[in-house]
Amino acid sequence: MKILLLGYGKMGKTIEKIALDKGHTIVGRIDVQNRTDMDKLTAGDVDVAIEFSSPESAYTNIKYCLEKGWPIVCGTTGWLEHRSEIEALCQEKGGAFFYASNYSIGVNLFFRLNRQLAKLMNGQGYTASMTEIHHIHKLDAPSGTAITLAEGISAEADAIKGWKLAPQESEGFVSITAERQGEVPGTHIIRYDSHVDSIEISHTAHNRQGFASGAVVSAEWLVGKKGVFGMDDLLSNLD
Ligand SMILES: NC(=O)C1=CN([C@@H]2O[C@H](COP(=O)(O)OP(=O)(O)OC[C@H]3O[C@@H](n4cnc5c(N)ncnc54)[C@H](OP(=O)(O)O)[C@@H]3O)[C@@H](O)[C@H]2O)C=CC1
Ligand SMILES: O=C(O)C1=N[C@H](C(=O)O)C[C@H](O)C1
Repeated sequence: MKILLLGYGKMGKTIEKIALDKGHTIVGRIDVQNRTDMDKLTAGDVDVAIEFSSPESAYTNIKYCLEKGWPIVCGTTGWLEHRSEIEALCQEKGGAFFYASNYSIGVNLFFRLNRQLAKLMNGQGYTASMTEIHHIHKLDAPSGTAITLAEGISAEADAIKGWKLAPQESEGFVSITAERQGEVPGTHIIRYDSHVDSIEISHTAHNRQGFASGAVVSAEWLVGKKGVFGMDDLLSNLD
């Protein structure tokens, strides 16, 4: 598979290594300095683009790929106010777009555990809160994964309307505390508190391999398809 890497930072480099080990070819490594290199590539030069850049650049990058006719797997977080526009463009162009706030299989199992726990806790008198911990370079807060987890809780809990970033007032919402520490790859902790006890579940990434390998598998899966997809489509055999 001919892969274009859009964003060649911590994730782009980890993805490159996994993709090369699997026998794929990297046809471009795009960062801020060499964006115009993409203009030289034609539809046939790229089988799939994998986009892990920054919240400010993701929208333009995805649009660029859809207009070129390149299937695109995006992992960048913090740009989702444009999501419906991108999905409409993908349908209009007959393209292929895959998005996940987290590509790790472990986190996607954790998403399911989170929803099951939220269903069990519904109406039991507990307050739900979350802490996400990431490296100090992270640009967005809360993390995309924390937002997906909070959306999972709201979908199952009658009294929860969404999320608020701490220390905002959070009555009726999941309060998310975003901590930035050293080089932490990504930790998410969900907690339910009552006046008698607490229940906690957590996911801790030890490195970026799980995110990167999930992105490469998603790219392999996307090639040849048309439409808007996410991890539930890829992992539907887990149901
Ligand atoms: N969905 C998931 O599973 C995961 C998502 N992420 C998300 O992926 C994104 C990237 O993370 P990470 O690799 O750690 O970040 P880095 O900061 O290490 O890398 C970002 C890269 O994007 C490049 N970039 C910035 N702007 C542009 C642009 N306009 N066009 C092309 N490239 C650009 C940067 O270039 P330069 O170096 O020149 O500034 C850099 O190479 C973040 O949003 C993060 O939250 C991270 C891990 C997992
Ligand atoms: O920026 C990161 O590093 C990560 N970002 C994603 C997010 O915002 O959820 C996924 C992972 O937690 C690492």
